[in-house]
Amino acid sequence: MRSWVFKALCSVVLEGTYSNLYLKNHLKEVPEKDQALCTRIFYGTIQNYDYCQYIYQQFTNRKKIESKIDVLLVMSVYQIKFLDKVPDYAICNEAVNLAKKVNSKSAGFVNAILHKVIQNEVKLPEDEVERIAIMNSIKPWLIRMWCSQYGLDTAKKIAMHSNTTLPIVVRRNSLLINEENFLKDPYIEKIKDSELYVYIGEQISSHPYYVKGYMSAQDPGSYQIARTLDVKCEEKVLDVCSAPGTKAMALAQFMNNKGTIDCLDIHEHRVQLIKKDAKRLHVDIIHAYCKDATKILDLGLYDRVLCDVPCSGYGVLARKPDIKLRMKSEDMDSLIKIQSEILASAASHVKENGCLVYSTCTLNKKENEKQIEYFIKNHPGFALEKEETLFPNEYSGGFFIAKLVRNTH
Ligand SMILES: C[S@@+](CC[C@H](N)C(=O)[O-])C[C@H]1O[C@@H](n2cnc3c(N)ncnc32)[C@H](O)[C@@H]1O
Repeated sequence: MRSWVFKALCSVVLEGTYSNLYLKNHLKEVPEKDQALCTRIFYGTIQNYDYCQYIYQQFTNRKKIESKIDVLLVMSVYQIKFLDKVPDYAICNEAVNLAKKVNSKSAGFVNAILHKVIQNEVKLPEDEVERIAIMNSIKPWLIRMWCSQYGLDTAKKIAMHSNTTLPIVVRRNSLLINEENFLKDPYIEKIKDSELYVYIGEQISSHPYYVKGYMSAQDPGSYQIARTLDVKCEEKVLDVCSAPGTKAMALAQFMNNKGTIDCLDIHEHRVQLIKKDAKRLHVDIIHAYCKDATKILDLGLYDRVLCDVPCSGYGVLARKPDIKLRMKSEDMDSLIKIQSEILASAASHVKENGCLVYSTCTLNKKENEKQIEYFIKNHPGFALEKEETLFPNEYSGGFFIAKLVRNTH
């Protein structure tokens, strides 16, 4: 079982495979009784990578550690520090056996380091920012950015949230099932004061409700973005960065499957995801096309346009822990130009009195408030109706929504 997790982590950490895709394609190789523990070690290690690496590095002066041995040590430290049920000596023995397969010379090193990890306390950095960063496995430059934009307390809360395990929140397909029947399933629980539910079963994609198109996973923040568009039946809607189509499918439900939703995405394989999901949910009003949203010239005007741009994703680290592994300070603002081009292009397709929603799943004012400030300065025909940063909570990641209305053409 641990050799499966080790291989899975090497694939994600060293080869850049997406963790959710790896799990979807390979978890079935593990006996069903071990799947929950494997998933926990797999995601837990990714979420806490920097912290576990920092711990074992306190006990070695070696500058260069073979990359697979690093993954093995991090995965073992995670289990020692975060799992109660597995005895430390068993974790150590398994790690030594796996190390022998990588490189027989490293087995003694792995054994010695893990014993020191078991026997010694962790020394955390004195500096508060460095400490928050290490404890939550987030790069210090991101904590510093959050501190300067949102203040220390909020930065700390966002960082801590990134290490939580969020429930699988689902949207009911109101086109196919009413609430009374939906709630008959023992794995579905209603979230109080919300239109959404929590799914408490195993792999959602194999649940009959999912297969029949009765439910889809959707973060409450993402759902709120779709709600903000305030679509009506028979309207014409454009979603310029649409794949995999989560928000577009919610819009189709709100429109009672009446009207038109044109969905664009730059990647053909992702356009196929939109088409496939529309079919699963029995939605007919979605038309998906492969198009670059910065160059949409041949489309007419729409009642409502959604511009859910590609972003740094710093709001959704709990659901997408891979971002933590790969984030680089030089990438932080790399999408700002394309976001602003997509927004300008999307805006030209909003009819008079029509509505434009700009959204991200990140917490970075340069991709959020600053983009809207810049847009309004250059597009006096649009007025800002509302703007909101959704900070992460027990059900949701962090998102940003701005709703604009076109006054003149
Ligand atoms: C945040 S995701 C969209 C999520 C989607 N709205 C949903 O709710 O499922 C951003 C999407 O923008 C797409 N994208 C990136 N650059 C684009 C461009 N120039 N034109 C159109 N789509 C683009 C990406 O392929 C990605 O699918």
